[in-house]
Amino acid sequence: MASSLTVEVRGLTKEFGDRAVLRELDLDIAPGEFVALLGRSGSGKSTLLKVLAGLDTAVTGEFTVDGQVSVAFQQPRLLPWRRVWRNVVLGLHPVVGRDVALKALDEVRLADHADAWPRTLSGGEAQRVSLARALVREPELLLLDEPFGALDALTRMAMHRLVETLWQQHKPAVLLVTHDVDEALLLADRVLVLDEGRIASEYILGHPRPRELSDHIDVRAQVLRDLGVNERATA
Ligand SMILES: Nc1ncnc2c1ncn2[C@@H]1O[C@H](COP(=O)(O)OP(=O)(O)OP(=O)(O)O)[C@@H](O)[C@H]1O
Repeated sequence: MASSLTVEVRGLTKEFGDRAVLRELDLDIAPGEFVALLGRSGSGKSTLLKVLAGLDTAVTGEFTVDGQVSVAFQQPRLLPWRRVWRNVVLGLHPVVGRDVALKALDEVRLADHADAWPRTLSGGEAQRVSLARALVREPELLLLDEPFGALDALTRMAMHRLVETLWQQHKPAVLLVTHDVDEALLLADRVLVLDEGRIASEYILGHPRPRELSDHIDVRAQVLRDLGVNERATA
């Protein structure tokens, strides 16, 4: 498959035993595009991310990912016995050193924590280190698996602004898995809903930023319906 897309998936099927979690799924992501993936619990969002990250290869169908891929998970997964800056450049070529780590930490406003141990960081700080570690690889594709799910609401709002800024500076394609419809509507160019193993619906929000949730109130209601949420009942 030769194309100018960063992600091109055709007919992707993933089975666990006799159960197909992804069924003939198709997905395109353009360079620099910010895509959010919503879906009910167990719908296969994390499974799709793992496949795209190359962490699960037992699939059928075709997919290509053009370029370097970085992943950030809900838990920051820092090595506790390495200082923060060493976590940022972990696994990179040995000549990539402290300067590179400091630059990335500066971008997530944590340069002053470079020599700290991971256990001394707050949840939001640890997640910012995880973002720095993802970005230092200069990925063409950034896979984010509920990276803000464990954070409190205020920290999450700060992280949204940070991710938006970093994305505008680096312009990787992003696939963000989230349970938070508002987060998807605030950040993404395109919102996808995964259901029955496929992309069941798609909403194009376009590029204008900064976003106001009130601009997308109709899409919000429709996405909640797609997810089987009765807004009135939960209000
Ligand atoms: N290694 C595995 N072995 C067997 N079944 C699995 C495995 N990993 C995931 N599953 C199943 O695949 C389905 C999809 O899981 P996945 O984690 O991708 O869902 P999700 O949409 O990310 O869910 P959530 O929103 O709750 O995180 C679930 O039913 C899960 O139980």
